[in-house]
Amino acid sequence: MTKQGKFASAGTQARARSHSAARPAKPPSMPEIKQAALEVPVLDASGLLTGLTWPRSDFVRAMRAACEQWGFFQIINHGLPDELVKTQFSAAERFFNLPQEVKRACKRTPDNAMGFFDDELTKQRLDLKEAFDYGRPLKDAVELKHLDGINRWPDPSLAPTFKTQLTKYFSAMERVGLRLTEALALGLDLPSHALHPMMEKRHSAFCRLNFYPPAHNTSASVHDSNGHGPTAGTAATTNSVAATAEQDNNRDTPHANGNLGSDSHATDSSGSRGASAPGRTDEVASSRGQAWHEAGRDLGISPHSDAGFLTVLAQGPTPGLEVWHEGRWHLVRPIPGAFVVNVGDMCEVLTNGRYKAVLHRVLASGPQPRSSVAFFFNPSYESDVAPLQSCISPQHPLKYKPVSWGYYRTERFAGDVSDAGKEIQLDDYLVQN
Ligand SMILES: O=C(O)CCC(=O)C(=O)O
Ligand SMILES: [Fe+2]
Repeated sequence: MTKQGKFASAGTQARARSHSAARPAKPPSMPEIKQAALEVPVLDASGLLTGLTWPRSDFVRAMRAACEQWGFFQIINHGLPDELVKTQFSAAERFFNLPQEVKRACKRTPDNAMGFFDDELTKQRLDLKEAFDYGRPLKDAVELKHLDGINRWPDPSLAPTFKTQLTKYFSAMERVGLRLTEALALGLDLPSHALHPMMEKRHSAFCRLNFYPPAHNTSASVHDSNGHGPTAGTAATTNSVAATAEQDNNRDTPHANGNLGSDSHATDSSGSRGASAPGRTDEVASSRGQAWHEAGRDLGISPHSDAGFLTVLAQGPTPGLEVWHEGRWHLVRPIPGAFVVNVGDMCEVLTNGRYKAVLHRVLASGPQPRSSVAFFFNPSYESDVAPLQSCISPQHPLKYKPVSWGYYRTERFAGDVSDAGKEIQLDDYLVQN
């Protein structure tokens, strides 16, 4: 059996176990088995936060297989209290419902990446979303000068618990990110702490709240009181997103370099940017969403890979996230309480392409708003990320030149805020270039 084959079968076994753990009541029917085979792997991460020692070898193996085959997986039973995630979504909902001028008062700028924004470009195309970025609580003057700038918070008299809640979530996610990194190291046959120098104390993680407005103005009362999104119409939304995904599978096929074919330069950053009058998010964002849709934009985020190391994402109940795998888009099914984890560009470089930073996108064409919270677990800015010796062999020759993470992040952010031509990407670091 090849090495690849061995990992694959270990992953499949662990996956099968985790699926049966998630649905103990009845054996899977044929359609469920077919569905499971087609979807992003779901891994049982029991003990991730509470276990005293690694390895939980079945999880480590399943994670390795998922990183090699999909670059994406979901974790369930990870041990992070559900309440913490729910409170984060409620805080996000309250923030996005603030008047536009309150949000704009903490808007990010080209020299400071932290804060609110509604004008992100992904692959030179305007994303149909609002977002808020924040980083680790700053401890001293040196860190105040970090490359991503400093945190900006909304007026505390208008959002009294926002900073406290978000900081609490961030600390919890640092632990999740580090434990996943330890599992990843073990999966590469390294000691569990091998990646700590670049990922532990001086990591440059940041967290992003995403809000995707509904396509049509039907959002009047779609949020439930815990801020966890729609209380009605989710099934309809699921169907409409799934249908869109199906239609789209024959369209918008990404090129190997990660850009959309004919759409890759479809940038119109003026249309709706900065045009909205102050008001409540559900009204303003919904009408803006409608304008975007009428202009033919139905992507919350264009196809991209994440620049950093690992992303750990909580998605609300409205579907929309899709992953490019084996020639088509696959919807990442929202599972209550699960985190979606994906490999970023720096992890792909570290593993010499063995783990894939795959393209993903967000459809925003349904009648329901969508929310998600992404934790981007990134290396220290001074890291030069280079392929591990153990990932280089005659069968897998050196693929990437070393990447200075600080430089890569700075360039990627510059491309997020203005269209200066093609964004920096991994292909620029291919040894054969
Ligand atoms: O909202 C989502 O589900 C995904 C967001 C995402 O891909 C990103 O923020 O990079
Ligand atoms: Fe992403």
